[in-house]
Amino acid sequence: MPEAYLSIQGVNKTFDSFTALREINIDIKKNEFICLLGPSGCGKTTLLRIIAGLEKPTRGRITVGGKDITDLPPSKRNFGMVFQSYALFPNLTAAQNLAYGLQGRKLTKKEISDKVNEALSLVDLLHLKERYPAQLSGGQQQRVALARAVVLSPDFLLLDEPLSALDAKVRTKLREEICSLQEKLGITTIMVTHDQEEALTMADRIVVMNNAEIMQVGSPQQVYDQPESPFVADFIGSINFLAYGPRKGNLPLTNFAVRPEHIRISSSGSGYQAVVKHMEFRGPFYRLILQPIRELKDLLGNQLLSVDVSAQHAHKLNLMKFAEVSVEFPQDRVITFTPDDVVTA
Ligand SMILES: Nc1ncnc2c1ncn2[C@@H]1O[C@H](COP(=O)(O)OP(=O)(O)OP(=O)(O)O)[C@@H](O)[C@H]1O
Repeated sequence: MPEAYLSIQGVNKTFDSFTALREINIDIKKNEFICLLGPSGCGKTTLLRIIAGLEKPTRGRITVGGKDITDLPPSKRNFGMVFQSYALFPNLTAAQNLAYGLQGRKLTKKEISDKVNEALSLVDLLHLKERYPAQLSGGQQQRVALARAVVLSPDFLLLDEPLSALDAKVRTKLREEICSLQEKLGITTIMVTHDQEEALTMADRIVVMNNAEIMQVGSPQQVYDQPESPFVADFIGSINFLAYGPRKGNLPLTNFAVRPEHIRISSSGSGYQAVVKHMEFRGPFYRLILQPIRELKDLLGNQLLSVDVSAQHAHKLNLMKFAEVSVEFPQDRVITFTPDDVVTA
């Protein structure tokens, strides 16, 4: 394992008596893209602000390349930052917004202009460099903000919900653009988001947080397929929590959970039976809500199951409301938690 580039060690933060962060430890590799993911109020922004030096930790330290930066002011930490609200100067053009931060850096006018043009080209906005923020769309303004964050050749990039204010289509496009910019520049990046899809699609590793603590750190596949707690399983994607019951067939003894797309259904089979209570069309797939009957009802009681089936499969099975279906839980897709972790609905 390569040595951590950016290291967050035992960071705690309290505001008066309120604990915003508790024992945060994260080792981030050079060029890595990390997403801090969690519900509102879990401490993501506070952690990002501590990394930026905008907030002081109550305890713990931050190192970059082995150097302790915990007591350095923000101006002495070499990072670029992008906020949800773009935060561009409204009275400066796109190019001037970028040039502003370069002015204290002992560069010639030509060097500044070259750097500005280069950064604006990276986000494909060179042709709009003379526009003022008000003359740019939300997505374009955020690209200017990104260019402004990277024009200073920072050691790392901090992004605080940079896509939240944008509409769905622009958001998806900018996701790709941020990732390709990050790859091209090879810049260590930490992004705060509460959007699980954003984290899954963009991050090398996701840090899942809740209530001031880290719940799990792992690749998108790890946190999705091997969640270590019901919280992580539930926060990332949809999941069926199925309460305790006696062992039957291939269902495990302990409490278990299974994602809707991993439950298999067929029109007739020897497995458990359920009735389609509700069918929701979601474009490429249907989300079915199933009511267990007979043996499955003995096992699960009245808990409903969410199951995703491709539109093609649904048509093949001629699925409709009140249809009886056979349900299978592939063993390798069943997630079990230790009893302490289990929350029952
Ligand atoms: N300066 C402050 N003084 C007191 N409490 C604060 C301060 N800053 C943050 N908090 C509290 O710390 C907790 C974590 O806040 P933070 O902004 O880090 O959460 P977050 O996970 O980024 O949430 P969101 O997604 O809503 O921005 C919240 O309960 C917040 O009210």
